[in-house]
Amino acid sequence: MIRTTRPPSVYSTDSDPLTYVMRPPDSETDTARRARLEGEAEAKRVSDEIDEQLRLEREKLKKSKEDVKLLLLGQAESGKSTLQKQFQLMHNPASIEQERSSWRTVVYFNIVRSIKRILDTLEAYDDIFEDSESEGDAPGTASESPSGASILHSNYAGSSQSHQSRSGSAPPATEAQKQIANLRLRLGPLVTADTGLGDRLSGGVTVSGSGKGGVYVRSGWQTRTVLGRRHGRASIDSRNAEFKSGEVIKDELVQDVARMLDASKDDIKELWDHPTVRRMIARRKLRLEEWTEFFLSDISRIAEPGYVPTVDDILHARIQTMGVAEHTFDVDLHGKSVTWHLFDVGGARGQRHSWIPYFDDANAIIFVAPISAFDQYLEEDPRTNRIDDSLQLFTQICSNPLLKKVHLVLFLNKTDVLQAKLASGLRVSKYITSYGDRPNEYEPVVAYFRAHFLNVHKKNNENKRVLYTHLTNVTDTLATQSIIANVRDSIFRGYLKSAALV
Ligand SMILES: Nc1nc2c(ncn2[C@@H]2O[C@H](COP(=O)(O)OP(=O)(O)OP(=O)(O)O)[C@@H](O)[C@H]2O)c(=O)[nH]1
Ligand SMILES: [Mg+2]
Repeated sequence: MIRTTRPPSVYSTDSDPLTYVMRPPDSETDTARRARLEGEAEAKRVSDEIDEQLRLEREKLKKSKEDVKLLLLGQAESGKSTLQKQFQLMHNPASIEQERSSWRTVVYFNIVRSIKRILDTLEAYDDIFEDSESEGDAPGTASESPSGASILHSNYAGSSQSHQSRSGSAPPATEAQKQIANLRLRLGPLVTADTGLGDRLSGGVTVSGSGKGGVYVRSGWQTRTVLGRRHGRASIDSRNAEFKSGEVIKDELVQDVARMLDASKDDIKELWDHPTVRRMIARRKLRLEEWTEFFLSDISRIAEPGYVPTVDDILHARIQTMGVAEHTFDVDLHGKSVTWHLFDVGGARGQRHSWIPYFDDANAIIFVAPISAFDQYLEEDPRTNRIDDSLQLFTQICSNPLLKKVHLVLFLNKTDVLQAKLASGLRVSKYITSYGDRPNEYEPVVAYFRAHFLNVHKKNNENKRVLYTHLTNVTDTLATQSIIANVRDSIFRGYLKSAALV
């Protein structure tokens, strides 16, 4: 029997048998009763807190199931991170704005490395190059790529920077040689900053088996180059921008490079415009990446004291992604906010193993294939033509059982670079022998490559899924943003169907 004089427990009602069993002794003093009630109240508070935490966890799990998970896949240098920046620019422009100053180190690094590359190549030619020299990248044998499982018939051109062996004694130094030797001397201190800048960006981490000399950064690398950060993070939440604007890099090395760039901008211009360099570029003895041209031809602006990268500079800056970087955005869907997780992966061969854990619950993939790369070979395996590698990688993605239901989008990227290469007279059939005598023009070249990708998809499409294809230049903000809007809507349609919301 329950005595009505006893204060009720905070836990339950009088009729609860457990309460009855656990009732306090009849002889309970006032002090003991107060202590017991306080203890019970505290226990209830802790219990309620746990219940609330469990409820929030359940809600988070339920909500994360409703989130859209989009993977950006493709070989190194295909344009995945650049595409990610376009998503960021579209869905949270403020976060790009806040990262601007941290990109200065990358731009400086790109410039210093490009100058080093030019000077090293010139040196390999004793700083002299006559127009009569034969084209150096002519393939050795007109056979298939020696890498084995080739999809295209491609030629092996070997190292793009093949050293030209000179027979006999060196000719007397020409005026041009003297000019270049002087530039080399004056640009020496700037060039030596290459390693230091690379270390700043990578945090001293070097990656083996993923190409030679590449500088890789993990997600959140910007924190290393911006003052005022106490710790790094594994992912960047673009909804809550990470970086305080105005937190200018105070790194001494970066400041030194800024001063050296300002002092040597005329030398850099002279080197970039030098007839020997121009001739070597035209004759493809000196092959430079897209960003070299972009930054060196605008060196006066970038070398200005107080330079802060523009959005266009950020889109052209090059730094290799290590592992998988997650970026989060909130996107509005019929008035409801849906969280998008964008996974930007490292594309070099040594990085690809890190993609697999993300395949399980991915909703969509944008596969980025640079179709301008028909004359290029993998940095990590100079025997493999880059278009061939893209096709092989695309085959693996299309045929992967974990990805059977994933919404698949293909970006045939770097169309602007392809156009420029064809306009300069570069022949596709020289590198892709199966191209035969088709016209060396933009439309037929694109149609040829597109047909190969579509064929790979068709051969690996048991589920009859649609492949959405776009021709892109992801450094072109206006065009890319309209494509992103299109892709986003088609992903949403699939998402709504699978979530049974319509
Ligand atoms: N001109 C031009 N440049 C591009 C295009 N797409 C990417 N780039 C440039 O190519 C370089 C490499 O692009 P990233 O986005 O870093 O390549 P990625 O696929 O992320 O490479 P990894 O991180 O190594 O896997 C950058 O300098 C970009 O600015 C394009 O369509 N046109
Ligand atoms: Mg990247």
